[in-house]
Amino acid sequence: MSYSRELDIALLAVQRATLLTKSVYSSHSKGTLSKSDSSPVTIGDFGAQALIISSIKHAFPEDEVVGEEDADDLRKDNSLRDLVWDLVQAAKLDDSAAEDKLGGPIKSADDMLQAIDSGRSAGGRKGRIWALDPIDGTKGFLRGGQYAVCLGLLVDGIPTVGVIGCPNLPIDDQAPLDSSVGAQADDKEGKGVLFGAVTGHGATSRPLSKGALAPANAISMKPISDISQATFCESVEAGHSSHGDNAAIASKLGITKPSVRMDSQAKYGSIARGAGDLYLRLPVSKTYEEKIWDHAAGVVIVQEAGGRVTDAWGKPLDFGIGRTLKENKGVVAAPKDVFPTVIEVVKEVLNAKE
Ligand SMILES: Nc1ncnc2c1ncn2[C@@H]1O[C@H](COP(=O)(O)OS(=O)(=O)O)[C@@H](OP(=O)(O)O)[C@H]1O
Ligand SMILES: [Mg+2]
Ligand SMILES: [Mg+2]
Ligand SMILES: [Mg+2]
Repeated sequence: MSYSRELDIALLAVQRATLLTKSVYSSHSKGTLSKSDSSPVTIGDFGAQALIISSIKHAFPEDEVVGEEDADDLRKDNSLRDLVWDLVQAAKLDDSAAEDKLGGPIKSADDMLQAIDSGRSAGGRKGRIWALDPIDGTKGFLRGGQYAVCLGLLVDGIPTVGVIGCPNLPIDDQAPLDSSVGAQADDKEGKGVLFGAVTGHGATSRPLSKGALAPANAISMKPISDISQATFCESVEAGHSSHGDNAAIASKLGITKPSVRMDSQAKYGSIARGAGDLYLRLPVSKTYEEKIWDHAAGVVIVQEAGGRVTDAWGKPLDFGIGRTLKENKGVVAAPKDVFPTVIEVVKEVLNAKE
């Protein structure tokens, strides 16, 4: 199956949600709350989740959604709910055919809360389940770094469609990648890219637009003849991925270039278009379970661009067990031909710690 309608709806839904996140990104008040795991959530996360779930439920009413957020905090605080509702009403694509495909505006604040809460699926191995991260890299979003709006479709537990909107990444797939891309990121002229992929049908990038989709460019990972020349990407927050282990792996591979630190699944998009080469996410904690919405879209895009993605022990990521990747630890993504070399070194570094 080509999943062309799913891809089209996912691209438009993510693009519409980025209109909302961009308005919050440029505003001083982001309505930040701290969740029970002490991670941040903003009015941008809630609003983007509402818009995307309402689009999916309009186009594919039978599908389930595993979304990162829920509406509990908004149901307890009417003024916060009203802030999100104002944002949601304002986020419209300036193309009526595109808006129609997404079911047009959400009708009421209650419908908005219901949409957000429709992301409570437990996940699983049967049927069609969308994995949604309305703002990935919320810490980057607050700090002024990279962030991404991410939507993946799992079919019987297999990531099949992936879309990532990165308002702060350069449009140009060939733009040089260094730490300046990850730090102090903005969405000025020349920024804003929308990645998309369907298993078996390749990966693309296109400029984010305010209306109909812009034309797509095919993307692929860069062939690497000498692994020591590779550029690797990692998280900004040392609490999300072990900078020390990542550095030990790079050094064993002979890599001398500094890592590119950036928040969010912008890392998957950046390596898929050949701006960077490797994504290393070595576990920091023995108990943390990676969330399916942090990886589903990125995995499809990297695989379709010629890459392989597994956990840090080389095990396939299992998206069919529930809301988390509880049978996996860490993530490694690399072009297919160098993947075996990279994963051997990752295992050496992990084994030395056991
Ligand atoms: N302890 C720990 N280990 C690994 N991952 C964690 C951890 N805690 C949080 N998270 C998740 O990290 C998501 C952001 O990942 P990033 O790679 O963007 O990290 S960073 O922002 O660059 O630091 C972030 O996604 P968002 O909440 O959507 O921002 C979290 O789901
Ligand atoms: Mg996330
Ligand atoms: Mg998030
Ligand atoms: Mg979060």
